[in-house]
Amino acid sequence: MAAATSHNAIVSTQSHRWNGKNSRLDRRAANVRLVSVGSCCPGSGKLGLVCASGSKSSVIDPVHLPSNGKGGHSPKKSSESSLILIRHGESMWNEKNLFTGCVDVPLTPKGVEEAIEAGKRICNIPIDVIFTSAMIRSQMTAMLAMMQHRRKKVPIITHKESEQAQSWSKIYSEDTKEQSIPVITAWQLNERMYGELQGLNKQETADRFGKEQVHEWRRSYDTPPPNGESLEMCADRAVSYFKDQVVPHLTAGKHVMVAAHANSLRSIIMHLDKLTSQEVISLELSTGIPMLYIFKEGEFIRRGSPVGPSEASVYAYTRNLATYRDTLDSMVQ
Ligand SMILES: O=C(O)[C@@H](CO)OP(=O)(O)O
Repeated sequence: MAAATSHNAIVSTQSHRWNGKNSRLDRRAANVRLVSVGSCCPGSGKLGLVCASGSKSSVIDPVHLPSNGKGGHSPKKSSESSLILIRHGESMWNEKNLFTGCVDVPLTPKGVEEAIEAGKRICNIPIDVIFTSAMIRSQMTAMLAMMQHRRKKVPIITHKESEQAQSWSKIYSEDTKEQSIPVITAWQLNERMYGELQGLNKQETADRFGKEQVHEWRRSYDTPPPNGESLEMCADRAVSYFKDQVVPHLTAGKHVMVAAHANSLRSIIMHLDKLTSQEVISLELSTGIPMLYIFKEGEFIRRGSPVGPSEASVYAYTRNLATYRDTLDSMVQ
């Protein structure tokens, strides 16, 4: 079996890259103004920043958050938006160690817990639109995570599969729409199709075909499993979709969450972090760990993973994210 490195492996892949050939990104990351906060969720780490109503091009919630009454200052607008990527929580076939691919399997109770924990980690990050794959495990994860969000907007799946579906799911109140977050589902974000490995036990497959062969099927960039998709083939649809459908929202100043799968997200992260086909081999994503990027001036700046509410370590917010969080703090007072 492939060495199952943790999410931290991403960090080491990434920091190696940032310290190396992509020094331009290094400087960009260093230029982002950091505001340290002690923990993530309600009531913690007030930063004393004044909030006001937002705008579509700012990290402040674009749906007119009320003023906190501390004065009439407006935050400086910036063209910064946040992108959260999250792999679904543990599925019932992850638990059984079966190749899953495009088989539509739900979360386990542990996966549900992971999604809720992920939601706590991102409960202070603005989210205007959510993309999920067409599969239940990513949709469950997105919905469970959003139940924890402090803004308490309601994530609503948009149904555009037919005119009737579109008209029957219409909302007839602008106020209610304002308090909703559209959830767009797309098959292009589905897990890589694992072909004839789907449903097979990973350990038994390694015993039968050899560890190296199975590792190549699972982690190489361009070797597809028998009658399945390689990562390259998966990237063709997932990264194209990301560029065509997700990036325009970020460019418009919207804050986006993408809930998807190990390999569809590996291909997107490969694109965002400009990883080579060699580097992507060691990129492993744990279930239910959200990853944050800031999109600014056309560049993606990796911010790592927000800490959970009970973790003591310090997480660096951008100034705009800290302002948004401060606004949420003021709303619950
Ligand atoms: O079975 C799968 O679909 C994937 C993700 O769980 O497995 P792997 O780690 O082999 O890419």
